[in-house]
Amino acid sequence: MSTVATPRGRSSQRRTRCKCAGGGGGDRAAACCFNPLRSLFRCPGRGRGRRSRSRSRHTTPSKVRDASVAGGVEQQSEEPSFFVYAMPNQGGGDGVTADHSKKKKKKKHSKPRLPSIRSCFRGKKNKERKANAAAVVARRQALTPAPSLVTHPPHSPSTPEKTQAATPSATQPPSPAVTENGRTNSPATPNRIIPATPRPGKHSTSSASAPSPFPPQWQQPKQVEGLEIVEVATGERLSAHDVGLIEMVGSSADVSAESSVKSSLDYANDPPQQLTVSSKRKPAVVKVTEPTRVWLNGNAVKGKAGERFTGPPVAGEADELWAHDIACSRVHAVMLAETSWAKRTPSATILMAAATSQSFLSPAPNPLLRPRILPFPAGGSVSLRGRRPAFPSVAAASTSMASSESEERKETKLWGGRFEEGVTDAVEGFTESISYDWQLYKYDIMGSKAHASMLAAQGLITAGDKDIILEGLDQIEKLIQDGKFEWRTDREDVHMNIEAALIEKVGEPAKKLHTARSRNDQIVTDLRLWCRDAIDKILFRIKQFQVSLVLLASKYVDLIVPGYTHLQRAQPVLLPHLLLSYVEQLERDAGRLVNCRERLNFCPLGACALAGTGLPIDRFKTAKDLKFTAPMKNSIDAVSDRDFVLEFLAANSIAAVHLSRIGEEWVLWASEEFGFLTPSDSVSTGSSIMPQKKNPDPMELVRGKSARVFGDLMTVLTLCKGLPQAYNRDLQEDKEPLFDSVKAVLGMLEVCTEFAQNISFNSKRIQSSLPAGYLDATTLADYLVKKGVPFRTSHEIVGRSVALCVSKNCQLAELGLDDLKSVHPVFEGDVYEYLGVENAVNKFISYGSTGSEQVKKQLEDWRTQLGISS
Ligand SMILES: N/C(=N\CCC[C@H](N)C(=O)O)N[C@@H](CC(=O)O)C(=O)O
Repeated sequence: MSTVATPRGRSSQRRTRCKCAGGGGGDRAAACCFNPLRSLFRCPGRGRGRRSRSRSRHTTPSKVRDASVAGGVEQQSEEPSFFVYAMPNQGGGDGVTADHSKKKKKKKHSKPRLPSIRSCFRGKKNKERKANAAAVVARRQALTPAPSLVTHPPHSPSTPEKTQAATPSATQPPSPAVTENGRTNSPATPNRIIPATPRPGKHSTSSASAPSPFPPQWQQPKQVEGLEIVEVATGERLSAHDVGLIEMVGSSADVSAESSVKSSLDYANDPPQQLTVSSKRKPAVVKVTEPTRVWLNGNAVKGKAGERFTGPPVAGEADELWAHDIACSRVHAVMLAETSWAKRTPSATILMAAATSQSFLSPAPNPLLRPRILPFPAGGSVSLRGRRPAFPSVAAASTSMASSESEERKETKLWGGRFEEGVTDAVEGFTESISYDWQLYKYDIMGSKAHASMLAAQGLITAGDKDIILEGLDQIEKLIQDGKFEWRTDREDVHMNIEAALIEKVGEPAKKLHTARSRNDQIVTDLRLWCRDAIDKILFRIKQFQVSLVLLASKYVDLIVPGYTHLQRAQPVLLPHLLLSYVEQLERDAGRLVNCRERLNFCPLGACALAGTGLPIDRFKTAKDLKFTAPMKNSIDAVSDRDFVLEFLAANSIAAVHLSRIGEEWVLWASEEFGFLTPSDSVSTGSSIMPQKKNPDPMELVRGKSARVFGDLMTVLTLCKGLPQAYNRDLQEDKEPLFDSVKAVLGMLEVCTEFAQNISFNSKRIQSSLPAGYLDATTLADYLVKKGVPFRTSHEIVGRSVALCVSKNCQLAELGLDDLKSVHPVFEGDVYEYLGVENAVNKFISYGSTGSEQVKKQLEDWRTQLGISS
């Protein structure tokens, strides 16, 4: 059965008024005036009469009303501007749309619809004439997979014969819907995070059981597979070409049109709650029967004059680039198919037709593009930051708990005694952290074990209870590692998930674990332990990169390269000297991390909420068991501060600066212009269009990822700056940037290492480039200084010598002694021992310089320090 839809979109999109004559004067005109597609499509406020007459073969507005009624929809008094249909993106469903397009094309468009779009633009100049020239039909690709959809609207103007009865069982949204905070709340979420469960109390928000307190237009719509917007007056749907044109126009010519398409996407991804769908694959349309309200530019536009609604913005999957990418490909394919060349060339036509075929238009969803499930990171590695949380996928197929099951379960929170009702789904989704802090599980369990042992040692729990707790925690850890643990968002975070699971598993003894402990000291203990390990991992990767650099340096001991300042040729340097300069920088990066690790390695556990406890705990024991240096001295400080996170992120940021600079240098050197290094294919990528290209993407991304590392630091700095002392929930936000930064830096180091292992320096090219730039000029100045000439004077003399070379188009070493003497008589025959890059390099003798002896020594030192055997 059909029900009323509540379209929604984004707020605060750009919206301008239609300049149609009807502008706000009548109901239809009002709808038009807030229709951002107005520049493309007929303004109902103006062209209605004519259109209705001229297209009377299509469903009339009254028929559409009938259709809605037939679908069980309570009718609004106003005619709809558009209908929105959802379409499947799999299999047969597409056939409907493809057929439809074909049919339409046959019937009405011997030529593609470009002329009608052109007429839309002409319509800007001549609205009266063009007001009834275009229909609004927007269709978007399915954004998430679903086994099947859907139904066709009863009395659909285009394909009424395909109408299907609604199947209530199929009314579930096909895929995870994303809420405003970016968390998925769909029951279909295919992972082990169990979504919000209905709770007792008046805020229970199960859509099935309790009506939303919001008026329909503000309710969170669910997700559908795709959509069509059908102009009611004509019943016309959009062909692929229409969509393309809308998008092209929207992106290049008409911002409002673009955003309207985006609004449509929002709608597609956050469809009305009461969509009617059937389990049949064909025909593939979901009817949305909110006839007078259309979400445009993030605003619900009511058909009724001037009545508008602005709902909260929605983060839908349509915001994800892959959906837009598919749409753009579709536009492009259609454009290709319609070129006159394609039409004249049978093979091209076939190719293009294939490109625009339904499988292309509605590709099977690629599971890799579904970011909600990420592989469970083995060994406690970190996951993506994000609005899209990294959920453990953990054997979802075998053990996943159906969300419907979980919805039936009602659990009192661990703090349930004080509360009469549960939080709303929105609050639960907004406040949970389990979607990312599950990564702390190993440390949380470690802390709990140390705590339980301490409680037992202090006689606060029995040895038997301790053993049961430890055994239970071991089992839970195993479950997590095996991907069999059920993470629940209604248990908020890693602490409560594990504690609640432990209580479920071992009963009463587990209820004693939280004695003399709070989540405030627990989380910061977990975090310090996590940081400690993360630092160790980064230190290891730094060392790997250093080793690679030293090995590279050892391979090119004698290779002289131009040294640059201001990116202008300056002086010759030995390549190993340059490579070892990176090694030195990395060593300081490591040093900062080591210092940070030392400073953070103090134990907050036992600080409890903020004030400590009146129970006789032994914080020294816990600290020792967890391999902390000592317990933190001040319990308020222990739970308050995240300076260790900041320090870590700052150290990461500085390391990222260094890595980014290496990235930049190697990207430059790999360019045709420099041609100094060649990355192997294994660390290069190609171009989708330019067959000859080989891009050093990994190093570009090393440079690029530094940006997010800096951003992570900035996030936590900003997070912490305004907090009053002791724990504040804001601090929960420290984790994602922390995880993100560590992940990025680890990745950067890994890729740099691999790049270093897979590049070769082009000695010939480098050597042939050396004569340019008078790299030996400064050495010549040193020669004159050795001859007793004051440096300023020698600088002047060499400057004139270079000018002479420029006039003669030669190198300094190519000047005859007479030439040099003509500049200054101080030059003698020994001057040639200083000229030329080899001579110049050999003259460097200062400590740490690029002189061969110095570099050899540096290299040896590093090999020893890094344990590289000869
Ligand atoms: N809610 C709370 N701490 C939550 C800490 C864990 C949180 N997921 C985080 O990551 O910071 N503090 C309570 C005490 C508690 O829940 O243990 C309070 O101070 O009132």
